[in-house]
Amino acid sequence: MSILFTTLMLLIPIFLILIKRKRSAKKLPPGSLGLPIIGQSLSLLRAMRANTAEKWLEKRIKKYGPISKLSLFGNPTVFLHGPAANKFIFTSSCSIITNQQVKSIQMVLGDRSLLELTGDDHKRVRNALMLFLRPESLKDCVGKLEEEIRWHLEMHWQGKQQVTVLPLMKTLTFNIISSLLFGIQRGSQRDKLVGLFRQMMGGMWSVPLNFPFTRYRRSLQASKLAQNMLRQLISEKRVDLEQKGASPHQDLITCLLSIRNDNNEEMITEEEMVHNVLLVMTAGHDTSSVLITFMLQFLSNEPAVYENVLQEQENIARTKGAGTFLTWEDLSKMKYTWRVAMETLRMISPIFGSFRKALKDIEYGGYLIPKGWQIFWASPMTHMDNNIYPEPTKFDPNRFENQASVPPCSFVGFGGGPRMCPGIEFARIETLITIHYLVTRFTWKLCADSTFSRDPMPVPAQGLPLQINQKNPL
Ligand code: HEM
Repeated sequence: MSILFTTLMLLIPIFLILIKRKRSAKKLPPGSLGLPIIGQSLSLLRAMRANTAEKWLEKRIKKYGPISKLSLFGNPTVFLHGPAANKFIFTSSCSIITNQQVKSIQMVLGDRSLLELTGDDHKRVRNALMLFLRPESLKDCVGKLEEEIRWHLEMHWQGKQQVTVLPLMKTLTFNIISSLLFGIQRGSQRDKLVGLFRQMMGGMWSVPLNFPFTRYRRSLQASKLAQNMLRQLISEKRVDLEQKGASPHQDLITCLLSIRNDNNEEMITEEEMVHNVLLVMTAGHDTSSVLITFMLQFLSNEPAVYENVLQEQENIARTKGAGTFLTWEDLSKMKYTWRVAMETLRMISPIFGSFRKALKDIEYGGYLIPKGWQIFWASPMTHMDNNIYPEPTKFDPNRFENQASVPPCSFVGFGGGPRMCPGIEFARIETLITIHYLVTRFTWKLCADSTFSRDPMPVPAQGLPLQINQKNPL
């Protein structure tokens, strides 16, 4: 026994040396990790604010090629570029690559949101959300969504000479999500939740210093209060469902509460409901508001594109009687307008990129991505690739006329694979209806230049102020 033990003790170091040798035989990607902790984070954030992040990445790719190492937000990172790399990141098994969230964001959004879940748990919660976010379910929401948009225009656009688009679109998309997904109608409860959300999101991306009076501390406090409100709302909806015969399809929360296992127990825990409501609010309202805002900017700068959109929307408006709502069929006719949205997302993606984490040593493209390192993908580099999109700086919605001609993993505005955005259809509906009303009811002129910065979402100069005029009804 003791001989066996001694032999084992002698062999272990030899094994460790062999494993280390094997690992170092694979090269780390080129590039530098920069200064400890800081790495290249400040330089990238600065470039994002100055809207030169694409150039920043381009310089890297020219210097090191499509695979390089750097250090971002305190973690050693491998940056991968190109459709093949996107496919590798989006479709690799979750036992090799997992989602990687910054800890400070996890503290705000909770540890049971989709961003934190992996494997079967991710599939279970995502499938539950998709039950409500799939087109078949959303079809019934078109009228309710349109009502929110009409009310918003009456309150904030009609009778005005100038508006600032980005903050207004944030209010609109927040109200749409509150009403459609969470059944929170206009009133003091919604206003309170809006306030908490603004506070929560205002500090979510700030320096994570959890001290009194910091933005991050206020964000955490707001998240806690919002979570309490949501728990109360979930209890009320549970009673509505169990005792008052509410429909499971009423909103996302009733839908989640209605999913039961064989023992008639809820399949989504209350923690998962609360954390995913926070995530959907955050992921859903900022992104869509940015898309609609930049669509208006492109429509101002591209008169031919504007004419095509106007014609498509007026043709639909002419078939409607005064006061009648748009239908699902009307939305399916807005093909050109959706191409404009896709081209807007290609040129100014709300999500610049995101992170994953290597769960094992991975060999990719001849290099080693060590276990525990971050993997970073960025959409603008793919979207501005001359080989995929000729004349990439030209705004041309017709690129998306034949979707099948876009090579796989070359349009990544909504990500890809099992973590692809589950809110695409929701975003499509709210964008199309909002643009329908804006182009058929108003004309506008830009009051600022067309520059933007990233924070980390794109923000147009001065929030995109427009001088507006109301049109006569068709
Ligand atoms: C123009 C609008 C939108 C854009 C551009 C967008 C973009 C994205 C992207 C790129 C991802 C993947 C991130 C990654 O792979 O790391 C994502 C994920 C996600 N999006 Fe969206 N999104 C939009 C609207 C929405 C809406 C309206 C909702 C909700 C109703 C939503 C909910 C989510 C959720 C929950 C995830 C996480 C999915 C998962 O991890 O499985 N998004 N989105």
